[in-house]
Amino acid sequence: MPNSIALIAHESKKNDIVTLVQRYHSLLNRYLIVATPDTGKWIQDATNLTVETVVSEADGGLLQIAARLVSSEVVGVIFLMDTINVPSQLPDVQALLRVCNRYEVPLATNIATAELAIQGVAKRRDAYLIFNPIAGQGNPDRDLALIQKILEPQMNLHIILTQPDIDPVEQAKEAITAIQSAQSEDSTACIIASGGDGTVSAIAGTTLETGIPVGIIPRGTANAFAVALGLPTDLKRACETIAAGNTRMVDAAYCNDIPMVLLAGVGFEAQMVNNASRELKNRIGTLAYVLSAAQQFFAQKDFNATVELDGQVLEFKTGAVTIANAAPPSSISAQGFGAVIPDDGLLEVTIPTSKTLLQDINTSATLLASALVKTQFEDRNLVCLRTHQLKVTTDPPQTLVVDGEVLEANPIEFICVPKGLTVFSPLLTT
Ligand SMILES: Nc1ncnc2c1ncn2[C@@H]1O[C@H](COP(=O)(O)OP(=O)(O)OP(=O)(O)O)[C@@H](O)[C@H]1O
Repeated sequence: MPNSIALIAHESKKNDIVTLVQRYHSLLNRYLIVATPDTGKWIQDATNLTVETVVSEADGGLLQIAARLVSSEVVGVIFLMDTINVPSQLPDVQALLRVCNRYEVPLATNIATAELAIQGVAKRRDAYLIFNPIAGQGNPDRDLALIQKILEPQMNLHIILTQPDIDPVEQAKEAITAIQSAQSEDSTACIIASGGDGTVSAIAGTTLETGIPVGIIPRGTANAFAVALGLPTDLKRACETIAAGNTRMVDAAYCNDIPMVLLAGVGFEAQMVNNASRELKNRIGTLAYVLSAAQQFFAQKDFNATVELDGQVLEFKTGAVTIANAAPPSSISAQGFGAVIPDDGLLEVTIPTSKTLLQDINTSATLLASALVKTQFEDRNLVCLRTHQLKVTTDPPQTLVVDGEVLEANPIEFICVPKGLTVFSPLLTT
């Protein structure tokens, strides 16, 4: 639903509203104009702006506008009032003014304040919120209402709902095109991703190397991206972080030309993600991944992995190769170094090479301990590497998971893009 601005003018103020609309035509063109019929006709006769009319003021048009305001469709009201000839105490007028005040929507009642209000709107950040209505276990309507309540006073929020049959990457690309084509007018525009890790990482990955800041409002099961970057996972705090406007640059990577913001797993991790069904995640949340990992621990078969990096060719027999750009502590298989640093320009590679079940259990315990105390523990059955770029070939070919998406590819090439992403983040304390 597009953001709307309501324009209303009493009879003696019609020329004024037309002059105003002509002066700020390019800005108002970004909004749906809602107007009472006469004002709407004057605007349409003088400009090519899209105007949606409500019923006349006498028939309750102001109340219709007030109702749109309550449902957050209207982001500003310009009501040029003739206070000499028209009584301003009419109940409809009072109702509209009251609703504007109640919902803190900018309201201008004369040309001077209208100019200020429009200039204020022009300075506000354009934000494209891509919102997955089915993500997580919360109430999406309540979540969206809270997001709007916190962000709309600060930004021009364009809400885009994800669809089951549309890739959020395509929705993010459209938002990027809109931002880039308006860049000269508004270089502060941003994209906000709200959903589970599937939605969030697809959208963040699409912003890679664009310089467009991305806000994360996590509403999924594990919320790995937010946890990995130390971003708030609480809805209100996540919104407040975006509203505060502080940004931070972090690394991302390409995996065979596909953007990767978190991590890729070959073998164990891929099967674990595959096993955690939507139904199980809905029923037990994060525990679905724990159960799935336990199941895969016994089912995983070793394979040959050839890793090429820095001019060396390394051969391993393993059940898992994990290549991480950023990872929360709960991604145990990425924790060879005890933590994955998201802004060091390097990818962390973890390869367990245990030969027996007992060694496997030991190595898993090492990884768990490393994750818990964020420190690397010695384990001769664990290979840990840091590199900017690598190529992995598996025999037999293994399933691959990149940021939660299960793929087939062999060989797989990874390259880190240092500071390729700009994310809204709380101020880091050192
Ligand atoms: N409007 C929609 N209706 C139904 N399904 C949708 C809609 N929008 C997106 N989806 C589906 O949502 C899934 C992506 O969900 P996302 O990763 O955001 O959340 P999640 O699965 O709840 O997260 P997590 O993996 O953390 O549990 C995709 O399968 C996509 O097809």
